Amino acid sequence: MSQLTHVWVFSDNVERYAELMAGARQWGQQVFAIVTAEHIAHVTALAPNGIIVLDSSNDLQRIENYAETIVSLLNEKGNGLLLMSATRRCKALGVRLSVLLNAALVNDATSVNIDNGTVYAEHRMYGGLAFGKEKLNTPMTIITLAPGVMEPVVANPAHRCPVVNAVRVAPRHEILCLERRARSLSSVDLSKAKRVVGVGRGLVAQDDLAMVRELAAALGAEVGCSRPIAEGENWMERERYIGVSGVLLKSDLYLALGISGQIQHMVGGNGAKVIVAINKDKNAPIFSYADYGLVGDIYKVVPSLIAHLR
Ligand SMILES: Cc1cc2nc3c(=O)[nH]c(=O)nc-3n(C[C@H](O)[C@H](O)[C@H](O)COP(=O)(O)OP(=O)(O)OC[C@H]3O[C@@H](n4cnc5c(N)ncnc54)[C@H](O)[C@@H]3O)c2cc1C
Repeated sequence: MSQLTHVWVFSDNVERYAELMAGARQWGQQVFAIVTAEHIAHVTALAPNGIIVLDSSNDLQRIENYAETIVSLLNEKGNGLLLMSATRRCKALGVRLSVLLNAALVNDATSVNIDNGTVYAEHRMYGGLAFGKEKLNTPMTIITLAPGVMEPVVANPAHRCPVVNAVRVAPRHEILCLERRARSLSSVDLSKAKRVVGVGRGLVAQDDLAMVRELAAALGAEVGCSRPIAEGENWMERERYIGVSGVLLKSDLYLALGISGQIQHMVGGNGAKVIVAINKDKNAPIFSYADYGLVGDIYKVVPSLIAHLR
């Protein structure tokens, strides 16, 4: 049997439901989406067999608090797979659910396979140096799916399906959000960008990002970076770093500027159809991944490229 009878999907990020639904339809005969009320319309169009609505009337509610409610929902149907997006909050929820349901859990799955009713999942290990394949040996299984693994399903606004409200079960240990502050940073989803210009520690100063942004604008590309630029220097938002612990690209073009090409970065960059690297060190590992490589100083090459593209 290459499909399970029941697959449930849940995400705190509504944008991820389309990818989850693609996987759920492949791996399950009946797909039920668990959603908060504000996501009903969006998720209905992705054509699940049914929608189960969580009580989201309290703004201070964190999704971890839905664990007991979700457990009572899943226990009604018995065995199956709960597929969630690999966001920080879904992973935190997944841990609670795994304990409460005695369910095997794999985080950041890069592929899922059902063989004779048993669920197998692959995920990256050792910072992306290896893949681990896990057999999930419990009747109920939980997987958080890495972004970009599945091609999102196309929405069908005409789809209709039963919508029921979940009976709320009070959490044993409640987490309440005491304050929310808007981010001043722009939010970007590099996994959906067609072209990406990435910059690494070859950049000397934050102000020099201006020339990288100018080049990206000329190419119609989004700007990404290596992890140290986002997490060490804090020159760019964390959403913009590419790699095993960041974004996995699926772009047509990835132009990497002053990036050495360590495996942890290239796990994210490798998904691009064409990789172009500019690095002043001819032995930089990135050249072994690049389709086109240019040994040169980004401070000379980038202004020249901008001038040519204008
Ligand atoms: C568990 C774990 C997870 C990690 N996850 C990630 C991840 O998701 N993403 C990620 O990016 N990293 C990740 N890292 C870090 C990763 O191992 C590397 O340290 C990082 O990617 C290096 O970033 P970099 O290439 O910008 O810097 P460096 O390695 O310092 O490379 C800078 C490059 O710039 C070149 N250069 C310098 N000046 C110029 C110039 N003027 N013109 C042209 N080239 C120039 C140099 O030759 C060099 O190749 C992770 C590490 C660990 C241990």
